[in-house]
Amino acid sequence: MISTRQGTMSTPKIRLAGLRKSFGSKVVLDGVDLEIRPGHSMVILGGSGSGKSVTLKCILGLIPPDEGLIEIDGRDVATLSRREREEVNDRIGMLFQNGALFDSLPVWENVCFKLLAQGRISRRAARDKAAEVLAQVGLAASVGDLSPSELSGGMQKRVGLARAIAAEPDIIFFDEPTTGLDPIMGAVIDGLIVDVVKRLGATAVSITHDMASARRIGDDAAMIHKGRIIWRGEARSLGDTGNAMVDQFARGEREGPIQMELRK
Ligand SMILES: Nc1ncnc2c1ncn2[C@@H]1O[C@H](COP(=O)(O)OP(=O)(O)OP(=O)(O)O)[C@@H](O)[C@H]1O
Repeated sequence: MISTRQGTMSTPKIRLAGLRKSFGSKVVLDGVDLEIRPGHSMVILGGSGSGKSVTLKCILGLIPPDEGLIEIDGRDVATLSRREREEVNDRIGMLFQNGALFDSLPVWENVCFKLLAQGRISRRAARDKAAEVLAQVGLAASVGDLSPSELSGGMQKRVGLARAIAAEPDIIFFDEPTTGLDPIMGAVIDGLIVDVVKRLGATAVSITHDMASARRIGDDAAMIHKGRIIWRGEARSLGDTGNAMVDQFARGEREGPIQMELRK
């Protein structure tokens, strides 16, 4: 588990209050309240279509919520200028579900993409930086010269992870980090996630359907259901929380309070 660095009394790294979002007549977020503690790792669970990705996109500023408050480091993001918002996003790293690597660029350019695009690093320095970050995720510097299409799924995840941490963010989002990997590679990636998050002292927010992964990478967990957070607790308790909905979900049981309608 990722160790805690700060007490519970500190300002939440991320705070969501009364977040609402509808698409047409479809209510997706129906008053999401959630606090994510600095230096902690939060795992968000929920069925398909329950609003997990929409929640992340709202935090990233990619989708404007209809109502509600989003605070990062105690600042209401709605009050930030465009430049201030960009500065906040520069402090956020993201590991995308599908890797989202650019096949037209070698691995090293993918890893340092943001730093290069923002002119924060020369191409020569980026090669060295990529080698350094690739080593942190267990890849040889020579991988930097390959195309992403030449890599296995596990290696692509590692490269995606390297890219997420290259700018040393203080918040990292992980979108289904183990999806598509075999269980052993999934455990390896989880181990790397725990290591890099701890090393950076970052706050992590992960979406996953993989309960073993959730227990490994999470300090805290929250479950979203019908657009609201219905439970919050320790990730290690998943499957044995005493909340019938969470336990049904965590154990993958067909029968239980979560109705089949959600899986249509
Ligand atoms: N831009 C959009 N326009 C219209 N509907 C959207 C948009 N983005 C998301 N939705 C809808 O919002 C709902 C929640 O989507 P979201 O992607 O957050 O689900 P999720 O919990 O991440 O699901 P999964 O686990 O399957 O990825 C879905 O019904 C989806 O179709």
